[in-house]
Amino acid sequence: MASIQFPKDFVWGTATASYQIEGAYNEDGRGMSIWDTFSRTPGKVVNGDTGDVACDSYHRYEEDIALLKKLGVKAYRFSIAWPRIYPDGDGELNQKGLDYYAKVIDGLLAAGIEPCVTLYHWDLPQALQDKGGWDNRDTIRAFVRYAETAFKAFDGKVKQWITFNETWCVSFLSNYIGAHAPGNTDLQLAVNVAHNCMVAHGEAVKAFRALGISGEIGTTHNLYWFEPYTTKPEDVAAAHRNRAYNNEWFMDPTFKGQYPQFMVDWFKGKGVEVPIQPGDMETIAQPIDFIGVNFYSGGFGRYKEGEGLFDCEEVQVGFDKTFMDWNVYADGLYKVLSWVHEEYGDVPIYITENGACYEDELTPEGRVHDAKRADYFKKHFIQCHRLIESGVPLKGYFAWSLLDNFEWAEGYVKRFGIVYTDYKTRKRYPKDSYLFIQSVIEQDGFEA
Ligand SMILES: CCOCCOc1ccc(-c2cn(C[C@@H]3NC[C@@H](O)[C@H]3O)nn2)cc1
Repeated sequence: MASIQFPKDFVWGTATASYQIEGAYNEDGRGMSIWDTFSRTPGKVVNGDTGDVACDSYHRYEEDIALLKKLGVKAYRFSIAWPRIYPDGDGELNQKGLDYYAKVIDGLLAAGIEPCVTLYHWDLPQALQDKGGWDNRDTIRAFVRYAETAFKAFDGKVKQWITFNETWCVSFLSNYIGAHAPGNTDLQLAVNVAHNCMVAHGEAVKAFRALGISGEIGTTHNLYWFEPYTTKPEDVAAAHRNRAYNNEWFMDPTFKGQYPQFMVDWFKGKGVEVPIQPGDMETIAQPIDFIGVNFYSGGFGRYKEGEGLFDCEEVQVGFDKTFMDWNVYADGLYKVLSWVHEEYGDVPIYITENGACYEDELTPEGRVHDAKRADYFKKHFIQCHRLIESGVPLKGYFAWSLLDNFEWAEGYVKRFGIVYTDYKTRKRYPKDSYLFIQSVIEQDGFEA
C-alpha cells in the first residue's frame, strides 16, 4: 500500500488545447483564428513560431489516444476549435469540423477514456475579432450558438464541458498586458472582455440547461496564490489586490454574483468601469456543476507605490524556478484550493491544469529524463492528497500537458509535456514524468 493513496474514483487525466496541438490550420474548412493572425505578426511569438502544424494532432489523434490509454488516464481534456465549427465564427456550419471531433470523441470512448471538452481555449475566429471580438457583446450570441452546436452534436458522449479556459488570460493577459492574442494594451478593454466572457459563460450554461444536455458543465480559471511578504497592512492590502486580479475578479461573479467591491473601486480610481448591463450578474452566476482550477505557481508581494497595476511588487524568497521563471510553490496549491473551498463552498473542484516547463533533452535511446518535472508533479500530488484528506472536494487532476506543444507567445521553446514532441518528425517520446504518472495511476498513489 503506497503511503500516499488516492480515492479509487479520483479522476486522473491530461490536458491539451486545439491551437496548441492540432496544426492543420487551413484544412477541412477551418477558418483563421486570432492566434493564426497573432503568430504571423512579427515579434509576437518566439522564433516566429505558429500553430500551422504544431503536434499535427489533427492527423495523429489516434497516436495521442494510444498514449492516453497506455498512461491509464480516466479522462482527457481537450478543446474544440471554434473556427473549425464556424469558420467565420457565425454563419455557415462546417460539418467537417464536427466530423473531426466526433472521431476524436469516439476514439476516446472506445479506449475507455472520458472526453472533457473545453469550448473556448483562446482561438477566437478572426472574423469575429474583426467586429470587435469579446468587446462586442454580439460575440456572446455567436459563442452560445457555437456552444449549442457542440452540445447537441456530442450530447451523451461528452459528459464534462468547460465553457472557458483562463478568462484572466483571455482578458488581462491578451488585452491589457498584450502578451497574447489579439495583443491589445487597454485596461478598460480588458475589463470589458473579462465581463463579456463571463456573461458568455453564463449564457452557455443557461443554454446547456435549457437543451437538457446530459453531463456536467463548469468553467476554468487560472488561480494564483499570492501572499503578503509581511503582516504590515499596506503589504496585506497590496498582495490581496494582486491576488484578486487573478482570483476574486473571476470567482466572485461566478459564485457570488458580484465583483469584489475593493477591486471595482481600485479600477474606478484608474478611470475604468465594469460594463454591467441589467441581468448580467445573474447570468454569470448561473449554478455550475464544478469549477476547473489551473494552478501553476504563487508568490509573495509587498506594497510599492506606483509598482504595476496594484502598487504591489513581487518579493523573491528563494523558490526554485521552472523554465518559465515561475516559482515552484506546491504549498500554494493547498492554500489556493483551501481558500476556494472556504470562500465559495462545496463546489466540486477539478485541477484542470497543473504542470511545469523545463528544458528537456531527448537521448539517443529516445528517453527524456525529466526528473525536475516528475518531482514537480510529485510535490503537487502530495498537496492534492492533503486537500482531499482535509475535506476539500477535489475530484480530479489533469496534468498540463500530454504533449510538448505550442506554448503561445513562447512558441515551441517552452516544453510542458509529459511526452516529448520532436518538431521535425512529430514523433512522440514518453518522458520519465509520463512513467511516474503512469505508476501513480496504476497504484492510485505513490511512496512520498
Ligand atoms: C507580466 C508580463 O507577463 C507576460 C506573460 O504572462 C503570462 C502569464 C501566464 C501565462 C500562462 C501560461 N499558462 C500555461 C497555459 N495555460 C493554458 C494552456 O494553454 C497552457 O499553455 N498559464 N498561464 C503565460 C504568460
